[in-house]
Amino acid sequence: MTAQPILQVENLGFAIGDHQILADISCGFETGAIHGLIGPNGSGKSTLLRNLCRIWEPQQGQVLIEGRDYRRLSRKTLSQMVTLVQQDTRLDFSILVSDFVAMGRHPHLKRLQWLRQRDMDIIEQALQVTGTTVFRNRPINELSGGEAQLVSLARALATEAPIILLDEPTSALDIRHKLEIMDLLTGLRDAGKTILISIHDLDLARRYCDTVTLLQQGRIHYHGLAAKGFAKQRIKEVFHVGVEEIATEHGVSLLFYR
Ligand SMILES: Nc1ncnc2c1ncn2[C@@H]1O[C@H](COP(=O)(O)OP(=O)(O)OP(=O)(O)O)[C@@H](O)[C@H]1O
Repeated sequence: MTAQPILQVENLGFAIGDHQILADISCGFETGAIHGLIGPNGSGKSTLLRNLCRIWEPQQGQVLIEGRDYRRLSRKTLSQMVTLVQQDTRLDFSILVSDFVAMGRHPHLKRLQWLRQRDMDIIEQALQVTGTTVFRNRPINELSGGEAQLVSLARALATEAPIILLDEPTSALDIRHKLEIMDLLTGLRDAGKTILISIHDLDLARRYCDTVTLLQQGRIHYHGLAAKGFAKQRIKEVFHVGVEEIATEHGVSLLFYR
């Protein structure tokens, strides 16, 4: 990990109407790591991710990408730098999977420019690594929730953005696909990508994330190394459940109880 975070959040505050959803968010995300974003329902994880890619803009504070305020970057440049895999992958319109994944190349094309051979190779690669090549000629609306999640990840990979934000990308996946996605993210991390993933499965997060940011009612409760973030007392304070750690041959697993 490098000293200068590729993604830095300074005193971020965000409200919708008079509902203050995020307040005093300050944290940095270093390159080449998987950063977990954890917190109870409604704690602000999706809202923060949306603020980090400028779908929504904070009213207070700023977001710096490679040290530059992201408001100073063009939308095109920002889309080349940051991509978001949204939680809800359903679309209001029908589009073929291959065309949907190809949308990931738009930030790299000029207006009305056709896909080049290099773009098509990248799309092919994104379909392959996510195991979604078999769906390429199907309308995305006809896929299951889990299949659509994988296709959304393929679109994100096609952007080649160095920062990948994922909003609960494993929520609709069966356990085998969950592990495959987390292994895929590990490979991307090892290749130098910065990954910020909101995730409810604390056990999976404990196993795969390098750092963790714990949100509670729109504020940061903890931001730092994952091992400390999953301390029993901390989980109890944030989620109001007890937790035990058990050592397995694959590392530490968490066991929850009320
Ligand atoms: N479009 C919106 N309009 C008004 N309030 C919203 C909107 N989106 C989110 N909120 C509110 O912001 C708060 C945080 O929501 P958010 O979806 O960011 O939480 P989350 O941590 O991602 O939750 P979950 O784990 O359930 O997905 C909630 O109180 C929610 O009701």
